[in-house]
Amino acid sequence: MNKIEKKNQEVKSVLDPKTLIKLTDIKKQYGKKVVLHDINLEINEGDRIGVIGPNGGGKSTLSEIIAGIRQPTSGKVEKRDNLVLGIQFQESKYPLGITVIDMIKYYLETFSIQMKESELIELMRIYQILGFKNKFISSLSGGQQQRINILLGLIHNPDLVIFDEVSTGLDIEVRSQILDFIKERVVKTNKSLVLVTHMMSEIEELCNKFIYIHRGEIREAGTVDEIVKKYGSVHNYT
Ligand SMILES: Nc1ncnc2c1ncn2[C@@H]1O[C@H](COP(=O)(O)OP(=O)(O)OP(=O)(O)O)[C@@H](O)[C@H]1O
Repeated sequence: MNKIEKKNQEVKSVLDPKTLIKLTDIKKQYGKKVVLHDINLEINEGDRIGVIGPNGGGKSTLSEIIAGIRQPTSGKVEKRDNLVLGIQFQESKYPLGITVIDMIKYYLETFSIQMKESELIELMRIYQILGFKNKFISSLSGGQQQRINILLGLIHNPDLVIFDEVSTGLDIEVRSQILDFIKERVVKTNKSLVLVTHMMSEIEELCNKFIYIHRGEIREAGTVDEIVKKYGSVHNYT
């Protein structure tokens, strides 16, 4: 073993087997503006963490750092090896000229998921995207693309799902079907979730933990049961 390999081995800490992602002393600056500081957070198997707090507090930046699509200015992000993520962000972009059905099939193939044609059709019906399965994703409306983002965030049964404002652009009926689908795929199977939301009802329906972020700091963290005990309902928090 050469000197560099030995040093890397010493630096690499061993994650607890139950831990999917661990953030240590995370700080994020955009230019001179510090938007996250002193963030320490562990996401363990079965944790479904609702991320709440006022606008501009740093929720999306934090979820992007967890997802690995944004780098912190300093601090350490450790991930379990071979962790499969499902990610939905408002600004998800797809290659120009790819159709809805081709994109879904690409995911199924990439993750070696066997799905019967009838199941696929039922899934597209639930997500109300069946009618435009042969259209280019880039030509669809924001709400239609949002439904595709969510579907693609869940279709490969990821270990950790990261959703940012999942309900935006969905009408009430589709929203409730999609929340049911998340319950089926994430809650019942004890997968992990990071859910950035302004809707306390989503925290109550989908999460077992929460963090409250204000001005780039985690000001409060705990279990959803604790909030309910303390405030009578999740809706009375904040
Ligand atoms: N790419 C960027 N470049 C510069 N500043 C940014 C960038 N992204 C976010 N910010 C700023 O960082 C701060 C935190 O933004 P962020 O979107 O993470 O907060 P948020 O809690 O998710 O807000 P919201 O609830 O409004 O979505 C805000 O002041 C925002 O203007």
